Amino acid sequence: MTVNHYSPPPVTQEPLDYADLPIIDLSKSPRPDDVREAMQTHGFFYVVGHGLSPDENQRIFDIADLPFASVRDDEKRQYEGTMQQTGSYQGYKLRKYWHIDNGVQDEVELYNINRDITKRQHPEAVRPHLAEIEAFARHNHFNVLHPILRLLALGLGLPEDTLVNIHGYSSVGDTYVRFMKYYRHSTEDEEKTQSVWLKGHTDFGSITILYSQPVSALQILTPSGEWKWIRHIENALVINAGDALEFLSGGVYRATIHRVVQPPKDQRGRTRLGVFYFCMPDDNVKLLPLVDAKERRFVDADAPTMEEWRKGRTAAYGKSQLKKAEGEERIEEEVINGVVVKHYK
Ligand SMILES: O=C(O)CCC(=O)C(=O)O
Ligand SMILES: [Fe+2]
Repeated sequence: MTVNHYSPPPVTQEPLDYADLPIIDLSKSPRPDDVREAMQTHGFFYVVGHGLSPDENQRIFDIADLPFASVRDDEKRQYEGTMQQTGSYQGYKLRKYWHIDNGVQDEVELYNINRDITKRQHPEAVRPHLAEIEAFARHNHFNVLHPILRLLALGLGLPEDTLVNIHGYSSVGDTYVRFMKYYRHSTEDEEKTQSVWLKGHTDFGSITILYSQPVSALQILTPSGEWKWIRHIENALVINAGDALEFLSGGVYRATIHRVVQPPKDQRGRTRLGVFYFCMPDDNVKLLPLVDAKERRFVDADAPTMEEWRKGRTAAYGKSQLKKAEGEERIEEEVINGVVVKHYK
């Protein structure tokens, strides 16, 4: 089936301060120690050798643009998610839903699709492509997520399938495909937010698989407290740990703080299209440390299940009243299920 081709702008020529991240080649039997080291030192790494061809990669970006470019606003509203009421992240999140800073709302649209594509109805333009989207989810689950989880479990000294066993494809849980499109902000809003489009945050789940794309905007907070840009690598994946993996690994693997800012000058004014697979343990998993905890964010008796954590985080994200952290100029906080969650300016 033909789909309009989505053409992103070329990569930026500006000399950005890039993070120097390791590259893990899944086709070359990576060593668990290297993956642990990558996760511990940087919290982010690239994956290549994942088995999706450059053509298949381009095809999924073309499909990813459909929910935004080929669906009218009134139809989008029919398929809007109910994040605040139900804590569920399926369907659209339309623009100006999250508060960023100083009264400025976001300019990003999301369309989230559970890996079980039959869970919800989808807009007309997406329907002919559901089988391909499901195949894409399966590819991510079995050829990317599971191999990485095996390496991460071995890296903790646990049996290889410990994490795989709590990330079932058919279990009850919320692992999903996300398509995401950013639009430009007005000059006035850029000033009010100091050009931050999405504040520094951690993801809720275990790992996030992000398909590298050419518009620079993603930054990670390094251990020394500096923001560094993520460099685009054609057909690579950018992997990071989220809260659930931090909890399960007793803080060995850290949920890394990242944010999205206005792209560099030569890419400004262009839209930015993203493709992701957001992974989380099965809903019923208690997020207790599987190894001796380095650091604890809660006592065992208070550990949330994945379902409780994702619902609490999803309902609050971009909607809750954040409080300035004491003595920390650029950190704001909220409490979710009794656990302090930080957001960074
Ligand atoms: O758009 C990006 O590059 C990152 C988005 C992100 O951090 C998120 O959706 O959680
Ligand atoms: Fe994120």
